[in-house]
Amino acid sequence: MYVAHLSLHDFRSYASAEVALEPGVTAFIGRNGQGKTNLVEAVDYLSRLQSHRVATDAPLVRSGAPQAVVRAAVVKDGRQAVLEVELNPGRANRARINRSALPRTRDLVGLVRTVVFSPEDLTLVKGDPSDRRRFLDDLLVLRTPRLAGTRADYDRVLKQRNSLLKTAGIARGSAREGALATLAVWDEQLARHGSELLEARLALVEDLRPYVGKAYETVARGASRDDAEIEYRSSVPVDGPLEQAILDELARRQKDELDRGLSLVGPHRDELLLWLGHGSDPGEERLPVKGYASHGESWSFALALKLASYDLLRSEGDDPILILDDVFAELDSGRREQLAELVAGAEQVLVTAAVPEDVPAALRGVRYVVAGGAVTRDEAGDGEAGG
Ligand SMILES: Nc1ncnc2c1ncn2[C@@H]1O[C@H](COP(=O)(O)OP(=O)(O)OP(=O)(O)O)[C@@H](O)[C@H]1O
Repeated sequence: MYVAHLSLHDFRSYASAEVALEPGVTAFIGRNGQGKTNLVEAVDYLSRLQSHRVATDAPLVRSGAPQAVVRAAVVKDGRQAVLEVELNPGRANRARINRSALPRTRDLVGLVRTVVFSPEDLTLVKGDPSDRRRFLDDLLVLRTPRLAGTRADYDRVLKQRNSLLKTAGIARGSAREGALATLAVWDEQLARHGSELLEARLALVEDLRPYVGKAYETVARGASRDDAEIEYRSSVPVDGPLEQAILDELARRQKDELDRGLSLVGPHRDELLLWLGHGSDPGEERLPVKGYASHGESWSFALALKLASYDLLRSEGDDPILILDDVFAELDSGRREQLAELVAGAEQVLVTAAVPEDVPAALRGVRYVVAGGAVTRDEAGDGEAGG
């Protein structure tokens, strides 16, 4: 899959931008704050209808403008379709394919698949459990787009249930009884959507595991594939029917939940554990990455998680679009060349960098200079804007 043309209207810093793209490598070069990331963010937004940088749509709309439009001509198996999304902060977004409106904006999710490498990836290893849950759920949705609905339903139920727990916790007498009866309805919904999400996450971690080991072996010199392990730790037992397991645990912890006014059971409390393994010596104890890994090992693990996502998606469908956003400046030269070689064969790679020298030789391709709101093809390939 590749994007053949990208059009932006009032997206981020761009009043308007038209960029012709090709399969293979395209690098966007420009000084800080010129709008390089904004371009690749637009492509990434189309894949999940979410940015990898912000949680809401408002910052994606050009300051002062009422709405933004991202349009891309996407080629898959030799056939082209024009995908479009209109971002309307505070109101419903709209999506179109070949100019026909889709009944639900969500139906656009997963038609473009991207894997983004960015300096923020380090939070996958060093950040909170919620960063790793988001990583899993973003990948789930690209793998199985209908799960975007399950994820949204689960978040909605969780929010409502939390607010009910707060009220029920302080209510007395018949008000409390009424709140508890309503709580039972939310428990069922939480268990239904939660078990679907949990089942999909468990399957994903199982499928991702071998790819993580292999990717870590490639990016961390001298490491073996047994050095990096991932493990899903659930807040409920996962060896039986999951919906019932969530209901049972909710019943067991109801007093706790009412005292704290918070949902304490369900996939929003689960963890993706990252382990530095025992390598070739099974007798050696494994260590959690967070708190124990060196800076280099942490980077290698983060890269391995992203590379593994790419390999998994690729094994199940066509090549996702790879986005390498400002990532080379963060890496030492050995790792830089290694990553470049690993991704050089992908169907489409979009790279951003401040200076041309940051783009490894293995990723020679088309270059654009991004400066002062203009995106100009650089025919000379020297990082200076050409004609
Ligand atoms: N909603 C918005 N409206 C107007 N301008 C915006 C909006 N969002 C971001 N910008 C501007 O876009 C610019 C940032 O662009 P971008 O993140 O693409 O930079 P970059 O070229 O990738 O830089 P760096 O190399 O520092 O990462 C900033 O100048 C910022 O003020």
